Amino acid sequence: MSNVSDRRLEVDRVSKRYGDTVALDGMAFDVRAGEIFGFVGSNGAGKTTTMRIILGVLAADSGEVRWDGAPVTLETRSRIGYMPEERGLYPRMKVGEQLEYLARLHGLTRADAVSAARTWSERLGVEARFGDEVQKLSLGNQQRVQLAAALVHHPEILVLDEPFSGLDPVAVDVMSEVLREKVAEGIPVIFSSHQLDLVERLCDRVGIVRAGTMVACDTVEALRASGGEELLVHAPEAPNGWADGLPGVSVRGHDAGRTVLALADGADDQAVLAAALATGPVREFARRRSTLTELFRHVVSTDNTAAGTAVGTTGERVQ
Ligand SMILES: Nc1ncnc2c1ncn2[C@@H]1O[C@H](COP(=O)(O)OP(=O)(O)OP(=O)(O)O)[C@@H](O)[C@H]1O
Repeated sequence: MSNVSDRRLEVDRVSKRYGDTVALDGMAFDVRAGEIFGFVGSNGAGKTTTMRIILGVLAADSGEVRWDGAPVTLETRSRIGYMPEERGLYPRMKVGEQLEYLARLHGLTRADAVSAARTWSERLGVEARFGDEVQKLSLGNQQRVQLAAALVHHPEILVLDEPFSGLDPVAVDVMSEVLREKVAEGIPVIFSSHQLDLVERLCDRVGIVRAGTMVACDTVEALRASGGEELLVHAPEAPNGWADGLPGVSVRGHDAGRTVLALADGADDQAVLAAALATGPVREFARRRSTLTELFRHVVSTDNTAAGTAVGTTGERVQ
């Protein structure tokens, strides 16, 4: 076994078909101990399928998942904390009983299970509902319990399928804090999300999936840098086409005096400013990098014809 901080979860060229649908096509990435990895992609891109294969609830057609250099086994899987997209709580069981039961199922003693169930319900703000049936809780509170269920057996790895969907901002903060804490303990955390602002804020690295394949995978900063630099120019009197022909500059959009320009490496922004000033006053002139959302839209819409269904659109849930 390697040093704890060197451990990694590796998804190595995993492929999976459902009949004629290619769900995963050589999916490959790794998540390191002590890092939060954001898994993003359009609806149907293959995130849930990948997570199910990591968990072993679904078998890959080819490829391998490894933890700390060795293929993931049933025993390893029992040490993963998993939050499935379809959620998996027993609606009629009480919150506390459910958490204790799940902890016992993972091998905790009765006393440890009771204590862990209490600790995590308090930590996630559902201790007041400890004696209530899960089905009587609001969806957001059920989701808090679901995260508690993923954590209650002291997992070594966390795999969370859309843990933030439908949560109020306070719950988002609580959950983010818990994930940061787990990562600080040296646990690798992978979660999928369509909330890209959250992913941008929380993740050490991000993987963008399209049609069952990883198409971009890096730190948020590096991904944004790869989108190049843009210039936003607000020159209210500038006519359409004012920036055409400026060297190294291409126009990405022009609306009501606001123009977004892409700059090639080494392009002279002062020449752009001079051209803008020649049209009249300039109210705003700013260089900026693409946001993760802009980059995402660009990456997932580059090729819509690849395998899989429902890929190539940014999906309504992308914010
Ligand atoms: N049980 C199944 N039977 C047939 N096709 C399936 C099944 N599960 C998933 N698929 C297909 O596999 C592909 C990948 O789906 P998956 O659920 O992994 O995507 P996802 O990225 O999690 O999407 P979303 O963001 O909508 O949750 C899609 O084309 C989907 O229609």
